[in-house]
Amino acid sequence: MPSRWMAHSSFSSDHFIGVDLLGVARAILGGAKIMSTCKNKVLTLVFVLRPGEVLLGYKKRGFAQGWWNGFGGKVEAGETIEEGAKRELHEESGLSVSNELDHVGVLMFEFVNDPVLLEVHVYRTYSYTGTPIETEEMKPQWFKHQDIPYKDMWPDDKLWYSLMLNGKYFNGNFKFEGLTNLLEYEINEITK
Ligand SMILES: Nc1[nH]c(=O)nc2c1ncn2[C@H]1C[C@H](O)[C@@H](COP(=O)(O)OP(=O)(O)OP(=O)(O)O)O1
Repeated sequence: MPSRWMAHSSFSSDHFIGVDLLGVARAILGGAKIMSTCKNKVLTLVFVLRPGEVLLGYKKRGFAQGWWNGFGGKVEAGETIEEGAKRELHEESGLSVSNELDHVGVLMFEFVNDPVLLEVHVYRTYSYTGTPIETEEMKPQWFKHQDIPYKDMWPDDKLWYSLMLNGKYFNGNFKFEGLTNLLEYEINEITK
């Protein structure tokens, strides 16, 4: 059954660090029906797993071009966050998921001098059909956990991937200056 999670967007950049993201994430992971107020840009990030390995995509164009990441993008009007996650996964990797994705985290990204916050919903799954294919946007490749190329990824990834890979639930706040300078952050593991 599709999840009814919708974007939670009540954060303001004035209260970025210290906002009760922990409570929000607990509510979301607990299945609360939180509706968007459309202040944040809501994005998805999906990790497809097989034992000891994770599928990443090399971003060929657009935002964060040249870096490896999970699959995802903007949630479109009229779809739940999970529906958006599955759609982006399929568009970018060719893989399909019919079961529910495991929603493991919510990450908030603030950029200096940019009023828009990115609200990234992180999912993982071991259950998929199809074979990864290269698309216009991403070139997929399986990585053993110890070989994940953190130097060619978002600077925050090395801080929370181990939680995601180990099936923990977490949330995080990150403040960037540009795309490469991570000024401050907090990450919380949460109990479901
Ligand atoms: N700091 C960060 N660390 C990270 O690991 N992933 C991040 C990130 N900031 C954004 N992302 C992810 C979320 C999402 O999966 C992706 C951005 O999506 P896209 O580049 O696809 O965005 P677009 O605005 O181009 O969306 P679409 O046009 O819908 O594909 O990057």
